[in-house]
Amino acid sequence: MVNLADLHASEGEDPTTLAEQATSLVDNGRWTLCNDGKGLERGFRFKTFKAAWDFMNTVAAECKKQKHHPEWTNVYNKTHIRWTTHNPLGLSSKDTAMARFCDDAGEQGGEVVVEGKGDWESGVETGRLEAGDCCSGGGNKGV
Ligand SMILES: C[C@H](O)[C@H](O)[C@H]1CNC2=NC(N)=NC(=O)C2=N1
Repeated sequence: MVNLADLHASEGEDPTTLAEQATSLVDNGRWTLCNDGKGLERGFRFKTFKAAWDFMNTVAAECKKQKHHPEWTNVYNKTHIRWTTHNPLGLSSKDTAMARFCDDAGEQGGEVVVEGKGDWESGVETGRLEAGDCCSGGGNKGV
């Protein structure tokens, strides 16, 4: 459950509603609340680079519609997405709506589900991998 106290809601949002939406994404899904409470993040894994890229294109088209944009990275067949609102700073209902959209797009785009949360480590953010590891070694652990 996402506690109100851990959530940094964007100004103008109803924190209670937002906490409910975030709780649903975290408890019934694969999202985690960022440590600063201002964002939701999760990784997506696909069979191929093309599938990952197609997924990103689908999300990008929705971003254009919603005028809301992700912080994301891609390494080979994986995409890591963080939804946070830059202005006003914090988590907003746009973020929770886009997170939901990504869940659906991932499912429809052939997402490869790996059990457990937080196992997506491309090395882009952790810096633990070396060049090439994304497709040969640790980056695909568990697939
Ligand atoms: C004018 C335009 O709607 C804003 O600049 C949008 C664009 N996309 C955005 N995306 C995100 N994630 N946060 C924002 O505050 C934001 N602002």
